[in-house]
Amino acid sequence: MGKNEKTGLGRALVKHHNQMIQQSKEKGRSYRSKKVLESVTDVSNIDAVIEQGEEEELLQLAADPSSRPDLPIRLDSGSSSIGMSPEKRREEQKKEEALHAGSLSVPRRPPWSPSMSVEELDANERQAFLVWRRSLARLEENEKLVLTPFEKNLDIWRQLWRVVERSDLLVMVVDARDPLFYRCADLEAYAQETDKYKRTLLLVNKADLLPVSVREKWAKFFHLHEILFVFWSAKAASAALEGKKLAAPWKTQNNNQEETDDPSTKIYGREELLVRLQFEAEEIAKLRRESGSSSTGPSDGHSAGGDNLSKPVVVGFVGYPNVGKSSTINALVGQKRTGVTSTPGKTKHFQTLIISDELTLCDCPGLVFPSFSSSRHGMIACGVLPIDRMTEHREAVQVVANRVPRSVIENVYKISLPKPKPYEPQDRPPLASELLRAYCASRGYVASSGLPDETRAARQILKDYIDGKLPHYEMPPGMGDEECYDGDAAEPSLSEVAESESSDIENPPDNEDESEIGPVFDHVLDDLSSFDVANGLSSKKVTVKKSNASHKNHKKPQRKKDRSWRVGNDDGDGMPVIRVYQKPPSGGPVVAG
Ligand SMILES: Nc1nc2c(ncn2[C@@H]2O[C@H](COP(=O)(O)OP(=O)(O)OP(=O)(O)O)[C@@H](O)[C@H]2O)c(=O)[nH]1
Repeated sequence: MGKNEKTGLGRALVKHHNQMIQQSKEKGRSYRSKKVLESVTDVSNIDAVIEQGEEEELLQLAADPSSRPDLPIRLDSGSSSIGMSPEKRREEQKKEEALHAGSLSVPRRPPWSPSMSVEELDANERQAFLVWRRSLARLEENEKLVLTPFEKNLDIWRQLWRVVERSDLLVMVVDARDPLFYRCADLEAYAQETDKYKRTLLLVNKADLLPVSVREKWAKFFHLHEILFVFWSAKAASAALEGKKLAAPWKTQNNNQEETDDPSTKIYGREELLVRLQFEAEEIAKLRRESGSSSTGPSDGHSAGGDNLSKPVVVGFVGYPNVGKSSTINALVGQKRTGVTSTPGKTKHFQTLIISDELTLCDCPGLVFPSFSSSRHGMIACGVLPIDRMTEHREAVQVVANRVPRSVIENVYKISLPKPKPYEPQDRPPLASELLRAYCASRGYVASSGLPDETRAARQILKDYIDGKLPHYEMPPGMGDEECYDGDAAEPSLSEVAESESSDIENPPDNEDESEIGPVFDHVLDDLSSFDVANGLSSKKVTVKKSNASHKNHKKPQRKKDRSWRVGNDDGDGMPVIRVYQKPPSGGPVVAG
């Protein structure tokens, strides 16, 4: 290789390097200049540094310039925990979480008044937001802690601020399977800071995925901690609107759990929820009126509509992406919808929905709150991080294997998992590798290398876990895991698995099509018998074809969000408003008993 060639290569590398820097700068700048609202969650520290450079002038405005930290770039995460057992690491993590729990705040909107100029308001908000990001960046640098990929786009938080300010009642939608993970206690505190009468109601959605006995325990916990809550299932309510009922996944032959009428544990119907929301919001507005407080002006940072008798009460909906806010709003609006999507962050601006002269709903974009998580794999499993970002599929599947009992996995997938070796603890959870291989074997999933296609299997298993086909749930703190899956209640019957694999919605009796249920198991059994585990290849070509059909069965129906109802006129603040025509109340049970 000649000297010139070397120089040419060197130049090319330098040029490439400079181009990359230029692109990074442009990318960094785009956070500021972008007008389209985009959720920014998984921003690396490098991005943060670039962004920080852009915001340098604002940082100078900070009250205490000496407090400005530089954001270190941490490329090697968790190095000090190398060699630590997982239990020890978790223990250390818990200690650290307890120590820093108070630092997990949502950003506050700085005080403002209508007399402020737009520029002044914007600068104040940016500055406060940077201070907030800085404090969380410090937490992120603590390698013992794992933080959720919390929302980093100020404009999304601005949407939340406005929803909090204008709502009388704030509804925090959470996933019933792990309500405390999705609950943001600091948001409740913030709501009360804006107005001491404001309350937050925990809407425990996807309650159809919890057995009654588990709901009872959570109800006890919520009562004990004075948390206002309601069990709800947007899916069941939507099904009821269409004259269908949702198959109860926990009903078994031996444990025929009937739906309960107990107001604490029952799953509310659509009409009941609307009535309850209006009642709670009116109570708040009444209290505020009685106290003579007219403190709803913008200078106080809130402008809830319930003070004036002629104004409807406002109920705001907030929550993590994918907890079912859109499904809930669709069900409450009562319009026929085509479906919803599991892609997070699609709702860009908050929407105002006028339900009646007395009740207005306000739907905020879903956003990830700052919180502690056990691991990034755990966040993939609970749907906070998209499955597409999964690089270490075994680790993510291990989360599923740890949380869903062995017998439930075997029953749902109709597979046999290898038993623990005699010298191993007999109650150990299955290893991800064991689960993945057994799943691949049963479905005929083979990669081009001829080895089991674990990546494909992992995606399907995680999707089933998130969608509730692999049943799981957390118990309230202080209740042992052994109580989680108490016998029959935890094991869906064969027919229920078939139902859940084909559809969760039961058609009305006259539409029942039982022939859809049978083939699901036929092909699984076929796959089991025809997959040659030793060779890692399907012994019958037809099996692979069948397993593809099985994959199709696992696919959800199209879930494009129907946001047509969201387009409407303007409420004077640039936000779309829609007037909703209520459907007549739906009768019948919400969830099959
Ligand atoms: N089993 C069950 N699934 C539900 C329920 N509500 C919503 N889902 C499912 O949860 C997923 C997310 O629902 P969405 O309504 O799109 O969630 P979202 O909170 O609006 O999401 P963003 O728009 O990203 O904020 C979808 O796959 C829904 O079918 C429910 O009550 N029960």
